[in-house]
Amino acid sequence: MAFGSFRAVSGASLALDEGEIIGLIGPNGAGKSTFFNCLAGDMVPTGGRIVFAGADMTRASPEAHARAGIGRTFQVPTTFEDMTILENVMVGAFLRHPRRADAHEHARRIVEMTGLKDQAGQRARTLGTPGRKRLEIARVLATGPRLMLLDEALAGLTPAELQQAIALVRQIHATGVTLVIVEHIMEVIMTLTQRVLVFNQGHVIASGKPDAVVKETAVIEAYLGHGRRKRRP
Ligand SMILES: Nc1ncnc2c1ncn2[C@@H]1O[C@H](COP(=O)(O)OP(=O)(O)OP(=O)(O)O)[C@@H](O)[C@H]1O
Repeated sequence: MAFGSFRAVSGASLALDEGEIIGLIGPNGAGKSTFFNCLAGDMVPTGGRIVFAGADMTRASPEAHARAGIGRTFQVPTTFEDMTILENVMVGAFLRHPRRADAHEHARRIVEMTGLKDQAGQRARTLGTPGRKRLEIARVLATGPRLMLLDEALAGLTPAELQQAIALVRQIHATGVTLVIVEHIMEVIMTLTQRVLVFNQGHVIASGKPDAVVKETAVIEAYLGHGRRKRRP
């Protein structure tokens, strides 16, 4: 993916198996979001191909991606502030449940599964960060995705909230959903993913099982080591 003469992502390749959980990691500006946006249909790549379940999705619209079963969350949750939590989730549910009563029932089940039942009747504007993150996940889940793309969906949570969110992602995966996760929180990557791709300056510099990848010198130098130095007082 090039922006003018600047190549934000170059030569990155990922073959994703059904049922996998893949992590995309790397320093700020490495190209993770750009790669992710191409997978989600929010950017049309300037080169390469994206194929999902046998269909070429390279130039397909975000709507076509949702219909095909690819759902994404946004780093900054984009909720309908004056609608209730249940209504927000119904927006996603309408994709596969055109009748209002069916969409309502489906959304109710998703709201319960995602731990938002007690707030279902409240307006989205009343939610704090953890609730917003959950609602973002719930609304995508309501579209019935086969593949969910999570863009820092677990950032900004307290340790206890993070554990609950990890449990929710596990629960979603257990229902048969394949996941691609962009995340800076290494605990999320190490506990949830089966395979990671490490981006640096637009290139994939390492890929493989998380516990092996984090030991690679190139990954430590480009990403993990840098983070450790930054965290030192
Ligand atoms: N629309 C755009 N136009 C021009 N350059 C862009 C555009 N979007 C991203 N870039 C550039 O592409 C590079 C990769 O950005 P990207 O957002 O994909 O990185 P990232 O790894 O997701 O970083 P972060 O962890 O901060 O989200 C950066 O240098 C960024 O400035």
